[in-house]
Amino acid sequence: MASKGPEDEHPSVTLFRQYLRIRTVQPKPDYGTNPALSSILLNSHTDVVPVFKEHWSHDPFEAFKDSEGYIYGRGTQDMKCVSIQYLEAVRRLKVEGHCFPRTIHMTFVPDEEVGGHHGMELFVQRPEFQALRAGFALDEGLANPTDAFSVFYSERSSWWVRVTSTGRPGHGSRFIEDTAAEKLHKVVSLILAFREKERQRLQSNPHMKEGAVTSVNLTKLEGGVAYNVVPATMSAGFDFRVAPDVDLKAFEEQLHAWCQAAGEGVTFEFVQKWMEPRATPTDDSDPWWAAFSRVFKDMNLTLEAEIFPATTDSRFLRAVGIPALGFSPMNRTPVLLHDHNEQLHEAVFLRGIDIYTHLLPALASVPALPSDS
Ligand SMILES: CSCC[C@H](NC=O)C(=O)O
Ligand SMILES: [Zn+2]
Ligand SMILES: [Zn+2]
Repeated sequence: MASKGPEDEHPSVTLFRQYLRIRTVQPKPDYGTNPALSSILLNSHTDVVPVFKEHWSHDPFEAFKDSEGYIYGRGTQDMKCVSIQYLEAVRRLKVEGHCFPRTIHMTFVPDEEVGGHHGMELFVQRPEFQALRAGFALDEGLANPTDAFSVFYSERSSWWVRVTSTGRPGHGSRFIEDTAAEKLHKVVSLILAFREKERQRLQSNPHMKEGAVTSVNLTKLEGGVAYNVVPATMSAGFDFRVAPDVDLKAFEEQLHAWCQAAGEGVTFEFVQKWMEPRATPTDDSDPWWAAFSRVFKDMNLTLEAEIFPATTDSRFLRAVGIPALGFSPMNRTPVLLHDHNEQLHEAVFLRGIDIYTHLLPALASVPALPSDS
């Protein structure tokens, strides 16, 4: 009987036939790589952030595709697109019978959206991770609304800070001196003035990207027991994202100074504190960057190298000495991660697979480096 066309073939048969095409013929089977060289790690996280379903035009977990090809869903940008693009690019390269000097590993990790403390932070310390012998990693980036693609070589450090103010309590009808609220207000004003200064610094320089300045937002206010009771304690929570060129020790001193300026009994504690900012080289003398950026030149695509404004699992990889670039191949796409109606056009998604199909051979063929021995 004649073979059926691929469209009505059972997917298991298609998979079997793809496997048959890989030339694993002894004595030189094509599953061989050069295991002496460090590997390429393709990382993605599997968790996504919560949704406010009532603000979505389609069910965020239905993966609805509209008539123009826009796919709606939580994770379309952050970062289920990348997980599937890695798999599809590797599948395509395998079907075409390619093999490269360096091994390619893919990791699909949990917990990134809540800090990676039970995910990548632990994993990089495990013998199973060390056994991967990763020499270079790709992880998530952000969409870019223009024609260009963004790539991230560093990140800002997350500092989540709780400022607690203590003062004199009493009846809500009185002019009480030295209240917790007055002093908290002072700290909040000082920190928001700093925020405004950084905002202006970013706004006044059209060449500057968000990740290059320090941001802060007041994200929590806690305290109070009753409308007519002046509370003895009040607190404010801040989400700082500290730019990688900031002296972290000096910045911590600044936090002390702000609290001190507000008066007696004002202290702070860290809820989240990253102290190891790193940058992956982006000069053409670096072999990983040279291989990565060459692909974009060859494909005639524009690349914009930036500092990631938030945090990703890349920071744990960089901190253990693995150069990592954050890259999610989405140009002409608004940045919608964590937003309502997160979406990605299917053409952009498919183009991303093409890009990885060029990137992976380039990265997995970087010749032996001093760090490989
Ligand atoms: C510092 S842990 C928080 C991690 C989180 N990552 C993605 O959004 C972020 O807020 O950047
Ligand atoms: Zn993410
Ligand atoms: Zn996220």
